[in-house]
Amino acid sequence: MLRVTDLRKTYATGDEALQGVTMSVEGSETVAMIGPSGAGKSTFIRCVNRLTEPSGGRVYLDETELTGLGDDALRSARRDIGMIFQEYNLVERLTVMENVLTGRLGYVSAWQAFRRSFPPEDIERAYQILDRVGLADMENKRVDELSGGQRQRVGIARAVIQQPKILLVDEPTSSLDPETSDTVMRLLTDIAAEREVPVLINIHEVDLAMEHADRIVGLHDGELVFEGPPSELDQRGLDQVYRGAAVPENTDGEKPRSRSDGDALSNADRPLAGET
Ligand SMILES: Nc1ncnc2c1ncn2[C@@H]1O[C@H](COP(=O)(O)OP(=O)(O)OP(=O)(O)O)[C@@H](O)[C@H]1O
Repeated sequence: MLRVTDLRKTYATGDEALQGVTMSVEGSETVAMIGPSGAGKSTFIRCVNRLTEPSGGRVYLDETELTGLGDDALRSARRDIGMIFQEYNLVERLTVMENVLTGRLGYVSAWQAFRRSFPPEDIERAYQILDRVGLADMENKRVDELSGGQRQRVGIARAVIQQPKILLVDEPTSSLDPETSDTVMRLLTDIAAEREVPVLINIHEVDLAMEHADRIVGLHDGELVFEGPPSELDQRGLDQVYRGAAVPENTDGEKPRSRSDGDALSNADRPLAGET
């Protein structure tokens, strides 16, 4: 279980990217974090694993307070956090198998890591996961020969082989076409559910969030302004998230639009119709 209390981040520039966010992700739920550009979504994920140092607040992964850890303990705790990135963050000149096995680097000795020598059970597990993500028989391909969707499958496999306690996913579909995005999201949430790993996903596309997440949290200007199941994210909730608007109760009820409606919700950062 991930538990975050009063998380704050003020950058050296004075930007208050997070202004006291409290939330949790537990069980095997998938939580989608939505919000306009600059709302603080990436900062939140980076503060959780402390790639960015929070200015205040606490982050717990199960019983461990990540915000209280020194360097060595943090390195070890990060083995429990699987990261999946927008730009895949793969090693281009290495093979699919080699990239997946980098997910096990935190578990082998420095010498084994240097020699990229992994125990047979890791290799066996890598084959099984590659099969599960639809990349069976592609283990010897270099990742620079793969499509975007295939690369993201490698990214998923690399995170899953860590046997993490949580998956943190930052804009997994931004570089993918709509159909591949949908497939990748389904794969990600299915695998996480099978393995009973909770997932926190930053995502721009509201329609994908609504289709695949169990719960949605909305950030606006570094504050959590919406939290609820997809069925509760109506136009009023979208206005709160994307415009920071306090909308009167009686204006809700309009159904959020989907990709197929033309003015796609994946462009929800843009002002909504009628807004100047
Ligand atoms: N390294 C940094 N130094 C200074 N300010 C930063 C830094 N990274 C982000 N910010 C600022 O913090 C705020 C939140 O940015 P962040 O990237 O977390 O938002 P986001 O919701 O992930 O946006 P996007 O969807 O465009 O990725 C923005 O005002 C941004 O300009």
